[in-house]
Amino acid sequence: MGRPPNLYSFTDVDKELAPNLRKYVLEQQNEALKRHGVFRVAISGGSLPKTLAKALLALPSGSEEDKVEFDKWEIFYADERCVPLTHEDSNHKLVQEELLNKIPKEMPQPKVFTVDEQYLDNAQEMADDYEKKLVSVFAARDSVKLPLFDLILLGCGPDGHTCSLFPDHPLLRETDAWVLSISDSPKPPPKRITLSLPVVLHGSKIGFVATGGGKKDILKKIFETEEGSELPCGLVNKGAGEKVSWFCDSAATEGVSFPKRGSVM
Ligand SMILES: O=C(O)[C@H](O)[C@@H](O)[C@H](O)[C@H](O)COP(=O)(O)O
Repeated sequence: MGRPPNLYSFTDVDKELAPNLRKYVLEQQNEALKRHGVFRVAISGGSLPKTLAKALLALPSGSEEDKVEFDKWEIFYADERCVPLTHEDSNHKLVQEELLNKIPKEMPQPKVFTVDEQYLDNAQEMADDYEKKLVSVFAARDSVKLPLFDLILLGCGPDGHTCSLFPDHPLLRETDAWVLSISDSPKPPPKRITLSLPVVLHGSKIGFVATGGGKKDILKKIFETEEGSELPCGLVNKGAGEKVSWFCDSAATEGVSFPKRGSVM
């Protein structure tokens, strides 16, 4: 068995978690740029974009490794809701408002891969179309079975879901498709698309961000019980091991005795 995931716990989100998340993301960025000159990252919705923005929009220290090279970023959505890109439920709108719109206009901008609004009425067609986008970006060069994201950034729901992969849902057993559709999401809105579990597990690195006391019961369950290891977040931990890092605050990890670390430095 490989090494277990990393669980980082910080007392303060702004002063500690965000700078450590920045260091982690930029390490993945710098390695990816060395490997292939582009940084391919998948991002979820929920509270993640706000925390990510705190990390990435902070003033740079001036050191070479601490530069966010947005012009070399290709941003994808780990999951997206089947709503217009301007709808308040859209993950893209959220990422735009929290992060993209705040990147100084004079800086070169990242390339963002959104879902195609022409498929709003058919989640399966939207998923197929998004998968085609991934194929055109990833497979053309690598001719791979699975797309290799340099980093996948995820949240953890109170029921242990991640992306739009929900506990006990048949989508968890999908092994072929890269992008799946769901029409009965227990978290509204019901119609969504999501990366599949094999795509998530294949990521070069997988980072979770989970903060606040509302996460403490589910984190304890995921890290410390058999039942929790079968929840979507637990399956990512089990399947991807040391490639996974959790960025949490102490409110979220209260009561979790799984080995914790205080800093990525
Ligand atoms: O679009 C979505 O619904 C998300 O991608 C979802 O997977 C989210 O990340 C979790 O529900 C955690 O959300 P919070 O961070 O808001 O708890």
